Amino acid sequence: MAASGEPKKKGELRVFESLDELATELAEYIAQLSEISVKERGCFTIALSGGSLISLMGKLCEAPYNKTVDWTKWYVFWADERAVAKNHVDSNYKQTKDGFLSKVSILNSHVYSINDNVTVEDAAGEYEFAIRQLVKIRTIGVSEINDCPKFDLILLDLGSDGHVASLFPQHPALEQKDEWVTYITNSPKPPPERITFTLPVINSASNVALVASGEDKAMAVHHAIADGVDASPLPARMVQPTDGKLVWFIDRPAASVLDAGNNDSQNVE
Ligand SMILES: O=C1O[C@H](COP(=O)(O)O)[C@@H](O)[C@H](O)[C@H]1O
Repeated sequence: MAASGEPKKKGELRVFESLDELATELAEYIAQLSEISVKERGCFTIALSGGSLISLMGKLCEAPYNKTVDWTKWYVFWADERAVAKNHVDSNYKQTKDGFLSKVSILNSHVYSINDNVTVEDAAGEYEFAIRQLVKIRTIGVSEINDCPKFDLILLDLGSDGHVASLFPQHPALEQKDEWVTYITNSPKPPPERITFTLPVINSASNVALVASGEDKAMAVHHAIADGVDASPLPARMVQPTDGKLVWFIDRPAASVLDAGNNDSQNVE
């Protein structure tokens, strides 16, 4: 994360005229990272979020990716999850299973969902433990900077209040530096109990993609990216990969406030 006073790394900004175009490019981006990781490390570790993101991943289930992606090498995690049963409409797992996992041939044993039968505190602890085991055997890479897990890709969906994963503006979970996975019981967005990756884990990933679509995200996109914005506590603005690459996938309505401020909406690395 950039210390205060240091210039903020904005990442690469990709703005699309339609949701369809965004979804097509997102699928291509994920497929390419998967290919590179499988070639270099023999597997691909991806952490997903909830929200509109999953429906945008639909293109990955279609040709050519359904045939060309080596799904057997995928290991799937969640950057956040709501503490509800796996068949509950609010479950990020359910959304992913219905919209993505049920349509591709990822091995069940490579899908790391969160335990919905224990308290949210225990679920967070168990999830961190599972990740630690996979880091030990290097299925998940490790950051040389802070020993955090180094996921090949963390996909985040921007909330209209600027939250990412279940890290909400001004919430103490944003300050959590010692744990990889934490829990909250007072989410401002229902349901209240959730578990979430902490910022050190998000910022240790090799690649982070932040996806924002729709006009209701326009102000949050502006506050997360634009220069001269006094919005340092905005979670999305705190996504600053230490050693990895950040790419924004934004549709035109979500970029509308940025556009109005004359930000270069192509690439603002
Ligand atoms: O609660 C959550 O919301 C967001 C974004 O949701 P959207 O419906 O506004 O697209 C998502 O980032 C997060 O993973 C999730 O748990």
